[in-house]
Amino acid sequence: MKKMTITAVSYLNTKPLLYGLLQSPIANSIDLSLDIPSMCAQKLLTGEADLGLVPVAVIPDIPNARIISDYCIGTNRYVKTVGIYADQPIETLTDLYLDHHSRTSVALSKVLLRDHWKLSPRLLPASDGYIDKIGGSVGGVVIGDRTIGLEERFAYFYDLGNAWYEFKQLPFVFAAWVSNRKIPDAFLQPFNEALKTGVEAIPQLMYLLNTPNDHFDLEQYFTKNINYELDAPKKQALEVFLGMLTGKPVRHQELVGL
Ligand SMILES: C=C(O[C@@H]1C=C(C(=O)O)C=C[C@H]1O)C(=O)O
Repeated sequence: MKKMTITAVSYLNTKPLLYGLLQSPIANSIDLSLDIPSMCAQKLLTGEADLGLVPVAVIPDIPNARIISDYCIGTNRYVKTVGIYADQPIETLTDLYLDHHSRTSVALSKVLLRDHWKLSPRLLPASDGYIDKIGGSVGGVVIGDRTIGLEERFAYFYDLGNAWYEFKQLPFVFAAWVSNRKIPDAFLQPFNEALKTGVEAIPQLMYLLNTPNDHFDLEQYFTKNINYELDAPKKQALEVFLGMLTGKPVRHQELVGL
């Protein structure tokens, strides 16, 4: 049987999901690659991957995209690893770099700037090394593992999970498992089961993974900051967010193809 080609986010927060997948009965039926989120989206769009953990902001751009799992990369409020970093308060920023790894957080930043903070700094495209250009009146959106330790480097950090919560009183979904083709139920069922097993194995994972630095509490990150269940409040958040991006109502039922 042809293997299922899967692209998943290469960051720390995906490890519990990967741990479950790699130990599951379907592990040998998977051809896995780890990529930065913007590349995960690209691989699904071009057909290089059959399914992927992709930034939710790209779902409206991928024809026939469907969410195929009850697990995601989400947060109930403080995500910790997605934010705006700056030397000065956000109100005083003239320019803001937008992380090229990201699709969702870039879109979320634009929504929050326009409708929550009501600010309009100049938005700059980022490339490798851009974090070193943050300073003075120039801020930057940064996501993923590159954020670890940045709180000590910059005076201001605006957690985008928390900013969205203050704006909408909802949790948030950054990435979801998406496919744009028919995946057999015989694969999907054990796939979902594997993700569940991985999330339940977080206490054991603590024995296998290094804590990135002394100030980073990995277990708290996996259990309090990141929230993996695509539950009803997160589905509602997804409807609201994608509705704001597309300018028309989005129903979760349509996203899962029911
Ligand atoms: C929570 C995070 O969310 C990530 C943010 C993404 C985006 O902004 O497009 C995509 C995938 C997620 O893994 C993180 O980067 O730490």
